[in-house]
Amino acid sequence: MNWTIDIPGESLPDLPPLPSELRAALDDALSRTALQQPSWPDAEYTVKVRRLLEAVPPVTLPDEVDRLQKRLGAVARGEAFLLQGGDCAETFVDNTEAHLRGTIRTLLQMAVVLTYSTSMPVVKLARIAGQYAKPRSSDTDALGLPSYRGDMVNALEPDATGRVPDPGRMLRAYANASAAMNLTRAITAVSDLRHVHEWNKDFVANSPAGARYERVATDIDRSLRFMEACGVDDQSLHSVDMHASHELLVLDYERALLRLHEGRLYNLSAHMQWIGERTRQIDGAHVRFAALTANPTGVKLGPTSTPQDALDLLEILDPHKIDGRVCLVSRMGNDKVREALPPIIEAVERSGHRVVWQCDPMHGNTHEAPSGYKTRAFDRIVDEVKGFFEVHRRLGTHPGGIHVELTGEDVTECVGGAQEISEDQLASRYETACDPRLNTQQSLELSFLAAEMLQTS
Ligand SMILES: O=C[C@H](O)[C@H](O)COP(=O)(O)O
Ligand SMILES: C=C(OP(=O)(O)O)C(=O)O
Repeated sequence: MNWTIDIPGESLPDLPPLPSELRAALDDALSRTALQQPSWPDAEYTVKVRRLLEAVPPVTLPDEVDRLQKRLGAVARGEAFLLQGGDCAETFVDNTEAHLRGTIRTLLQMAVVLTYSTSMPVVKLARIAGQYAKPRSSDTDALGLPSYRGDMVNALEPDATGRVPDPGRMLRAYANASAAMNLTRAITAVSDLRHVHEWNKDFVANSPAGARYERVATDIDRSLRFMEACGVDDQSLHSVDMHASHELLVLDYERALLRLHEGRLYNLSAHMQWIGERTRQIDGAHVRFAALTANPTGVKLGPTSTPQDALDLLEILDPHKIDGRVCLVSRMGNDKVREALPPIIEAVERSGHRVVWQCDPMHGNTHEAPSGYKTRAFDRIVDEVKGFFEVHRRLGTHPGGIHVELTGEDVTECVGGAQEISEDQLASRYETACDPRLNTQQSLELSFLAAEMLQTS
């Protein structure tokens, strides 16, 4: 499908210029090497798309970004826990009420379990409303076609024409992101803690491993009834805040959603942005771009990351040492996290930067099944989280949160878990546009297991 629409040059408004210092810094950031960018075929049209997006209402608001920043500060100080999750790659076709509700509901269910087990506020951050671009290991796929780079860039269908990057897709990505954010706000404004807990009770009743989690569920039940009996009827029991995040990747999209507010530059395509393992070069465009924004920023750290990498990144991204401004997201693999993470934590702690330490147990644990499907083993995912908690317990630091690729649908993409999904079953509901996600049951199981680990640590 061709997403190109006519954008007459004269319809584009003149926007207020950025203050000259900021303009120069942004120009400098954007002039640097940016890896993983689409080769848009039509530069002139790409500029028109950008200019159109520069004038649209933002997806998020500066006050919301600031609120999230404060909450992440609490996580960095060990006073809260961060739960981040959602699709590996959102798609236009799945931008439906049912799909979004599924993701939100799963995150809320996980959050209840984690709130109870940590006795801390859980900051809820979805990979939603903009996770439309993917970095790839190779420029071509198994068929020799240009790789799929997310719906913001090209088509998932293996077709040579559809795989040509289309800048018009950035407009559709914006429209979908805005609609998704709108629905997320509406759903979470009326999300009642008791309903969320009822869903968890259903999970415990129906999961093959339910008996194991019954105690935590019963304890939560008792706490809720106690609060009710005491007449606690706080607004926070009847609505929640869900923030939106995605990978800061396609710079033509991200720069078009920058907005100046009270002298600060905000990336209002999301509340929180993260820089991926493949684009976190210290002198690269992504790091320098993120440094100019007021948004909290995550950076993925793979198994070969060094303490010096982390320190260099923090010097650029967190020069004023703001609590929780940066989330360092380790994604090292269950077999490496116990050795590779401690020296990084020690160096960062010595530096005086207070970061959010987050574990992404997905990206270091991917393998290919004999059938050719990319998959991840539930046990390895759990083990990486366990290793992450162990390391922090040993060092006396706060394991700030987890970052998980998940869906609220009953897919078969990761193997194992209480449902014992086997490699032979992957084909039955393998629906991800890129990497394998935990399904609802596996996600809840992970939160109950993490709860157990946190209670014994
Ligand atoms: O989600 C992360 C990356 O985009 C993904 O792991 C890349 O997958 P690939 O190695 O198949 O390109
Ligand atoms: C691309 C991602 O991760 P990483 O950069 O860690 O590979 C991701 O989280 O979607």
